[in-house]
Amino acid sequence: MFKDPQYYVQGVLDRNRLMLARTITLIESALPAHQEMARTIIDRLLPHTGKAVRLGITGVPGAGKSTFIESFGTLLTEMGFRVAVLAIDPSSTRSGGSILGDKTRMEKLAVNEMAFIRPSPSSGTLGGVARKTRETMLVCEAAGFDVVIVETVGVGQSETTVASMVDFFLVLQISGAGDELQGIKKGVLEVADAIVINKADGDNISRAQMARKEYEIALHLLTPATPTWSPPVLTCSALKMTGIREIWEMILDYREKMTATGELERKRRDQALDWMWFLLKEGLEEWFYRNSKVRELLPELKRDVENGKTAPTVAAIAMLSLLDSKCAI
Ligand SMILES: Nc1nc2c(ncn2[C@@H]2O[C@H](COP(=O)(O)OP(=O)(O)OP(=O)(O)O)[C@@H](O)[C@H]2O)c(=O)[nH]1
Repeated sequence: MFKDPQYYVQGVLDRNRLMLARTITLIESALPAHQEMARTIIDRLLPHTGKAVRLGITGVPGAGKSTFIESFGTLLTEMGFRVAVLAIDPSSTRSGGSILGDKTRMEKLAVNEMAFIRPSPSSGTLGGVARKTRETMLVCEAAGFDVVIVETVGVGQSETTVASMVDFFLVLQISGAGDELQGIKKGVLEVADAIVINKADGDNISRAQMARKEYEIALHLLTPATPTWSPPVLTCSALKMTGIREIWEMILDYREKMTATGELERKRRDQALDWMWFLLKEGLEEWFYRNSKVRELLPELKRDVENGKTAPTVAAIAMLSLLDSKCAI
């Protein structure tokens, strides 16, 4: 590690890929010294962030996320945009989060000068992985990437986590036999800014059109998050590269409308504030559990509450009051 954080800051601003990768490694590191360094770097980079289109993508396994991001990302680079692809996958089932695993998933994009692919940090809770991805997103923006794609496989709460850090959240689906809506979680529909039915090619075209109608009806039943935007349903073929440009145009349309009403800026401001509160709560919790007196008394109080000897309110207050003590930590 270099001692001077400015070395990383300048490297990122100079769009030096090696320095970008090293900065992300600091962000992902569990060492307190690295984390402190990463915080300083991010703080200095902050004025250079915010210009990218932040795009979240989710989809069930088999929906064709890699193929889609490969096609979509390649199209964007052909249009002259620089594209960063980050992943949130707390389960890290995919090749242990190794770079090689992700590079082979998107072969063309991986060797594209205009693109940068970074797999999910290989371990940690969803909150921890999300923090690292969010900070990595800011660093990528400072490094001049025009579009940052955050991808998730959609385990647990990861879709809502990704939706809370991007401007636009795209849900990739495929048409199956019968009830199209079976595979989709209701919470995902609620945070979707658009649904895209992939694999609309060959024999599958009419099925994809039928799926599209079903999703349109389902979305129609939900109240949109804003009157400015009703989430549309599109079809595409990531493999045949059809319908991909229309998806980019839709995202631009969204940006234009949401910028005009000031909602995009507000959304980002709210996301930043929510993020601060999240970090604060996480920090407080960590601080609480690190407290030696808490650690000592917690098992006993837990037992007492379980056995009905102490009221939950009394136990909670007793533990919180331990934090007041000067020799608490
Ligand atoms: N016919 C057709 N097949 C596709 C299309 N997109 C992806 N596929 C195929 O679907 C399979 C799964 O695609 P992947 O891109 O690996 O997608 P995924 O299952 O979401 O996988 P991950 O991105 O690794 O999570 C592969 O065999 C692809 O070739 C498409 O538009 N049309």
